[in-house]
Amino acid sequence: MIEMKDVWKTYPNGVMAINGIDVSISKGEFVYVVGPSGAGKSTFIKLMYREEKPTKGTVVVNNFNLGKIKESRIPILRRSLGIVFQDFKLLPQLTVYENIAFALEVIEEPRSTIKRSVMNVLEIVHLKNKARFYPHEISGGEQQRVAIARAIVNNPALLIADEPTGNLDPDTSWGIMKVLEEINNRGTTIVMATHNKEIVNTIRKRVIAIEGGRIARDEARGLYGYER
Ligand SMILES: Nc1ncnc2c1ncn2[C@@H]1O[C@H](COP(=O)(O)OP(=O)(O)OP(=O)(O)O)[C@@H](O)[C@H]1O
Repeated sequence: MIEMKDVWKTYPNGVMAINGIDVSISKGEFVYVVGPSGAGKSTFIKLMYREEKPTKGTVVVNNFNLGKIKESRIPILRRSLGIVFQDFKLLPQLTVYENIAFALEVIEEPRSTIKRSVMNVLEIVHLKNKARFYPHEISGGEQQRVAIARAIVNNPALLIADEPTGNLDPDTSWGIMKVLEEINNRGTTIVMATHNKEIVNTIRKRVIAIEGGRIARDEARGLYGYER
C-alpha cells in the first residue's frame, strides 16, 4: 500500500527534512507517526500524497509511483486516498452535507448516488442530524468528524491524518479516535501523525518514530516515547 525505498527530501532552501527512509505499510494497518517538533513527520506524510516530491528514492502509494507520476494523474491518486488536517479545512459557506458532497460533485456522480454516499459517511461519523448545519454552527470535534467524512466519501483505501486531534480538547480527541478506529475496522489503512501521547499510549498501534528525518523506531505496538 505504501512503500518507501531510500527516500530523501531536501527543501529548496537546503533544509534536509527526510534523510534516507525505508518503510512499508500494508493494507489495513493503523500507524502512528510520532517524533519531536521539526523531526520531519509532516514531510514524511506529504510525500505520501505527493504534496512534496522525493529528492531521491522511491515512494509508491496505492500503486502510483509518486516520484514519477504525471501532474495530470495526481487527481486520480488523490481520489484513492483521504486526507485530514489539524485545522479541518471545511468550506465555511457550505453546509455539512454540501462540504462532503462537493468531493463527489467534482467527479460528476449522479445526485442519488451522492445523497446515498454522503448520508452513509455521516452515519459512520455519527453526524446524520447535523447535515444541514454550517461549520460555524457545530463544535470543533464535530467539524473534524465532517472533515473525516469528506475524506472517506470516495471510499479510499488509505486515510492520512496530520495531527487530527491537534486543535481538540482531550474528550473530543477520544471521540475522533473512536471514529478513526471504526473506519480502520472497515479495512481502511490509517496513517496518523500525532503529538498526542495519551492516545498513542492507550490505543496501542504500530508506532513509527521519526527523528532528524530518519526512522528512529518502528514498533508493532509501540509507545509514544517522548516527554511532552
Ligand atoms: N516548505 C518547507 N520549506 C523549507 N523547509 C521546510 C518546509 N517544510 C518543513 N520544513 C523544515 O523541514 C523540517 C521538518 O519539518 P516537518 O514539518 O516535516 O516536521 P514535523 O515533524 O512535522 O514538525 P511539527 O511536529 O512541528 O509539525 C523542519 O526543519 C522544517 O523547518
